[in-house]
Amino acid sequence: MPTARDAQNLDMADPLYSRREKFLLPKEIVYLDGNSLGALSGRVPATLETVVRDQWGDHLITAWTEDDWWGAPLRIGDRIGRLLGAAPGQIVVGESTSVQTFNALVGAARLRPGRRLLVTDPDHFPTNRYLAESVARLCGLDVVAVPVPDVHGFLREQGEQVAVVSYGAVDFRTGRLWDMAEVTAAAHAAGAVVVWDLCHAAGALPVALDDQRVDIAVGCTYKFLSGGPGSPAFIYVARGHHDTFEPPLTGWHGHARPFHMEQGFEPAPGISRTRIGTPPVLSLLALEAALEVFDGVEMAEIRAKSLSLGDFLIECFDQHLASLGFELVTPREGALRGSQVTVAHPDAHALMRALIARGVIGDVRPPNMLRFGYNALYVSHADIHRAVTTLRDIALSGEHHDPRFTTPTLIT
Ligand SMILES: Cc1ncc(COP(=O)(O)O)c(C=O)c1O
Ligand SMILES: Nc1ccccc1C(=O)C[C@H](N)C(=O)O
Repeated sequence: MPTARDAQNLDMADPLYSRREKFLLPKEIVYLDGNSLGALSGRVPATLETVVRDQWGDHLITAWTEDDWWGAPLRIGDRIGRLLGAAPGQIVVGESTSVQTFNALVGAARLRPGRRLLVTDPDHFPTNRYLAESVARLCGLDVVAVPVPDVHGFLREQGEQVAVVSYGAVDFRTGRLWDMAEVTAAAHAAGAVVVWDLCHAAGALPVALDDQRVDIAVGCTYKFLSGGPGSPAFIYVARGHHDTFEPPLTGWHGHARPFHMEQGFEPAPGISRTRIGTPPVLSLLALEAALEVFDGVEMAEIRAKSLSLGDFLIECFDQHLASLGFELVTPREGALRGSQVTVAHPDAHALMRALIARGVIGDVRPPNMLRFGYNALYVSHADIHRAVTTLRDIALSGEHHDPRFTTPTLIT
């Protein structure tokens, strides 16, 4: 029976417990939406102040060299690479995940001319599905929607037609973690190129891009990496593809000699060819400051804590929510979970709004799912206990039926 006392004991034994102090979280809030927008790291406000006043304000245009703004996309890419099992020189940060996804999918398709299928997940995040359709039209491919569990069979039967295999490492709705190594190996056995979306994996769990021989990956930095609203996304292209990867968005920052201002596009050597245009420097440097919370921590430690939080959440669910019409959506087995637990309830939307009014922040996704994402760097077992018992109290009292919570909103 998980009690507040159990939560406290688990927190006392948690080696990452004090990392929470590195974040500027309101004391009274339980924050379980770091899988959508990560919390504010304490280093960010002062860094932004310096970047704005000293670098932009005083150094003006010379900051591109004096403060190495120019080098930031690769420098920060390397820093993220450490968390993703990528050796330096294979990641660029800039643009949105949607833009990076477009560049990745077209670039991947161009690596396999003559093949006509783009295989993706019918449950992939909407932007990934919409972009897959558009890329397919542009490149003369057909999109085939294949759920991850069926992809091996599909590739065995029709693999020789497949150019690109594109999946998310963690399902944004259910929190289900897929086996990246297995899917990547199956794609390679069929001769296809794999593109992973790491939005819900980067900073949440260990990823082994180089070891698993992933071809291309993209991901956002505003979730578990806590880079801030709209912080730029990253693209990874494995070194072995650098000479042949042809990005469709041939912006001047990706040119071999950007300041020569030449007529034709000649891609820069290495990962720099995936640079596009001027990145959002303030966001980029805020992200760099935010990443300091990962210094001195291994992703394995973060994973161990995240698994403990997930296990504890599921124990609390069994005790407090299972009998109240809630259903557990996320797999019970830790190895099959990202850093999120999703539960379903017909009144999901109103329940979440009532929960937020009580200081516990999660979110909802259609049709009926309440999502609880837990960043191991700042969420405690006590937070999990408070979230579940508060949700139980709301469901029992029926306070979520109040019109304040039942009227539709744009977004939770
Ligand atoms: C899997 C996945 N891909 C892409 C995105 C978003 O892309 P963008 O940052 O371009 O809005 C999200 C979340 O917003 C996501 O969960
Ligand atoms: N970028 C956002 C802007 C506004 C509100 C939510 C988002 C999210 O990131 C949603 C997230 N990708 C999800 O897994 O649903």
